[in-house]
Amino acid sequence: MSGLFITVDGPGGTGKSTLLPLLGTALETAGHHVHLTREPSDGPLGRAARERTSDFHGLSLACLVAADRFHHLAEEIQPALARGRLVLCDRYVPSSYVLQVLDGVPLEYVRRLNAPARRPDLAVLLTAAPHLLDARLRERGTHSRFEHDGSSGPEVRLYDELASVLAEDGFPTFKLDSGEFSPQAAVQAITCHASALLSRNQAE
Ligand SMILES: Nc1ncnc2c1ncn2[C@@H]1O[C@H](COP(=O)(O)OP(=O)(O)OP(=O)(O)O)[C@@H](O)[C@H]1O
Ligand SMILES: Cc1cn([C@H]2C[C@H](O)[C@@H](COP(=O)(O)O)O2)c(=O)[nH]c1=O
Repeated sequence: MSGLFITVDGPGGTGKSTLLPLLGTALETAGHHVHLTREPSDGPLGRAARERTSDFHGLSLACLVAADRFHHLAEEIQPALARGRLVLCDRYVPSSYVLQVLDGVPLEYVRRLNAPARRPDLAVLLTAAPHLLDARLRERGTHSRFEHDGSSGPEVRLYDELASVLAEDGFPTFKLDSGEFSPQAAVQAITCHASALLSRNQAE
């Protein structure tokens, strides 16, 4: 028995933390046993990465986030998938392809570091216009130094440029503009896509 692994990435303020619980509930209603999680994880390495992003930079943050990812996969994600759970993860490898590159680490290094990480069955990529994200982050408050300069433009651009790299690296992606959907409509669109994917997987 193997579950389904769905990840959600996108620039700060695109609505990942807003959507994940709603998506989890919608998928539970559709009959899946959902396991919600996030990266950095809530384990010791993940807490260090999340709480001390100001202290760790460049290669050290890239390696800390990757170490947390491999531990998270081994201890939480793979066991849940083996129990047939649908694992929904807030941020995964695509976030490293963007944030670590913004932090000065070459993309090729980040790709090689993350090459052994299990590929998701579906990588949802949220986007939105930079001016909208900047306004959302001003209103909500920033979570990390990556959001402090008040300009989401470079992060949005890097995600946009990732499409071919993610395809080459084996990430089946589904892109959604959260500026054009309410959280409820976004959840509906992602649920529809995930259900179609699941039916295809079961038919194979
Ligand atoms: N689809 C949407 N439409 C309108 N507003 C939204 C939408 N999704 C999220 N928001 C609002 O945008 C703000 C940022 O959302 P949220 O914190 O979920 O983003 P995030 O992607 O998790 O950010 P971060 O990466 O910084 O943690 C929140 O105030 C939320 O209410
Ligand atoms: C998965 C991942 C995370 N990070 C860093 C970036 C932020 O400082 C936090 C995540 O906080 P948020 O509330 O989800 O925005 O972790 C990173 O640098 N690289 C990654 O791959």
